[in-house]
Amino acid sequence: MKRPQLERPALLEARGVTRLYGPGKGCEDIDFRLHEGEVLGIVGESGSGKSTLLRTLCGMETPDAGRVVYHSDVERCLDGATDDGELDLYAIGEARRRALLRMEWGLVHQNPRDGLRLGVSAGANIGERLMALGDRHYGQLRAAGQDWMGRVELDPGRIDDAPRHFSGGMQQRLQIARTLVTRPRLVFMDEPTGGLDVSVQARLLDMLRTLVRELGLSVVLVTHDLAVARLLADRLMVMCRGRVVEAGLTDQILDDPQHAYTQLLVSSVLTP
Ligand SMILES: Nc1ncnc2c1ncn2[C@@H]1O[C@H](COP(=O)(O)OP(=O)(O)OP(=O)(O)O)[C@@H](O)[C@H]1O
Repeated sequence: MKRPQLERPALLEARGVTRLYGPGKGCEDIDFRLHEGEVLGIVGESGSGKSTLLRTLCGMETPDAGRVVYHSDVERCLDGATDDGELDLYAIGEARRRALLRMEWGLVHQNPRDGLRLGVSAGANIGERLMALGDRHYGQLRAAGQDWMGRVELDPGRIDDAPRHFSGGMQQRLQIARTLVTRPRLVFMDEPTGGLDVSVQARLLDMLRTLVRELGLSVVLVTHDLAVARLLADRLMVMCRGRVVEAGLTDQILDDPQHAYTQLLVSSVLTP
């Protein structure tokens, strides 16, 4: 029997998620709900557990305790989901988790080399994700490749070039195109502008913000950069030694931080 919908269902939920490598190393007892169309930023200094949490949320690292629950699209609903599409990420098998990543999710790595095949053409990098969903029409795949190169401000005339000949910023744009071409319902981003020159970062960030708004993306974003969080995230979770010390609306947290650690984090950014 379906439950009455008293509130908008969450797209992704963490319930007591814990993955620890040692005391304070990893993430501990994390709870949150991400709704459709929301960008949740996970911030904190290096080593606070952001990437561990992200890996646990996207099926790459089994938690020691707790559950990650995803509300699957009932249209494309995968085996293992309940009637209303609820999937317990680590109760389904590895094959189904992979299918989820292919069909409903997208992942943007900090290093584009982790998300691209550098030796095959830019067009093939984009088309490949569509082919994995069953698209076989060469003309359509190529048209989608050109369209997406344009959307991420890459020259579509370079569709046959291999990304190994692209700059770091261009590779990151291509990785974003490859991820978004399948219109994922949920996107995980790990420091998407990290490791790039400041001016390249600014342009990329601007483009990402436009895409997030235009496509109404639901995103879990890990960043240590509060300026990135300010521009992209609707809500923030602040992590310190594996735990969430403060959570709330982005502007509230950055303009009026309550926890001493958040105050330090914010002031260290604001103080030149
Ligand atoms: N596979 C692992 N084995 C052992 N310890 C690990 C492993 N992965 C992470 N850690 C440790 O867990 C802690 C949290 O690391 P994590 O990478 O999640 O932090 P982070 O906030 O993402 O930091 P950064 O921004 O530097 O990537 C660190 O102390 C790290 O050394």
